[in-house]
Amino acid sequence: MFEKVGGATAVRTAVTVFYERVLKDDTLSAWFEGVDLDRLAMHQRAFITAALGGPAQYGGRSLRVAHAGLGVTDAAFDALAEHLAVTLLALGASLDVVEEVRSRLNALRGEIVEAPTQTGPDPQPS
Ligand code: HEM
Repeated sequence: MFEKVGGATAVRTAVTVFYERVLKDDTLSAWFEGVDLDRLAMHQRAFITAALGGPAQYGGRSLRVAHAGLGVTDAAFDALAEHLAVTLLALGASLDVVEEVRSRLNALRGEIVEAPTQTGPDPQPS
């Protein structure tokens, strides 16, 4: 997978482009506000690495523990995944590759998202 998108150089370019797109997205800034740029860059690398199924470079905390209490929504998860898909397509990745990335990320959704999108009315109105 890593090689399918063009290897290390292409992945580095993808991280840079993806990073700029995410920083400009007002719907995502709430989560990354106050996170310093080094940690943010690390986050983007971890995200892309997970998406490509590359070697996990982050040790320590599990994804579930790392995201506990952040209140990440499905919409935010989708927005991040969408930025990556657009970035990869812009860099010339094939649709097959982008689909594979989407399903790889989706497999991790349950560990990250803890505020599922509300559908319908409040189940217990006061
Ligand atoms: C598959 C998807 C994702 C992966 C692989 C991933 C990976 C990571 C990793 C490795 C950490 C650092 C853990 C640590 O420092 O011990 C982290 C923290 C964090 N993640 Fe994610 N993440 C994903 C999705 C998301 C999403 C969708 C959001 C929000 C929109 C998000 C927001 C954050 C924030 C705010 C932190 C804490 C940053 C800090 O203070 O250092 N993550 N994530």
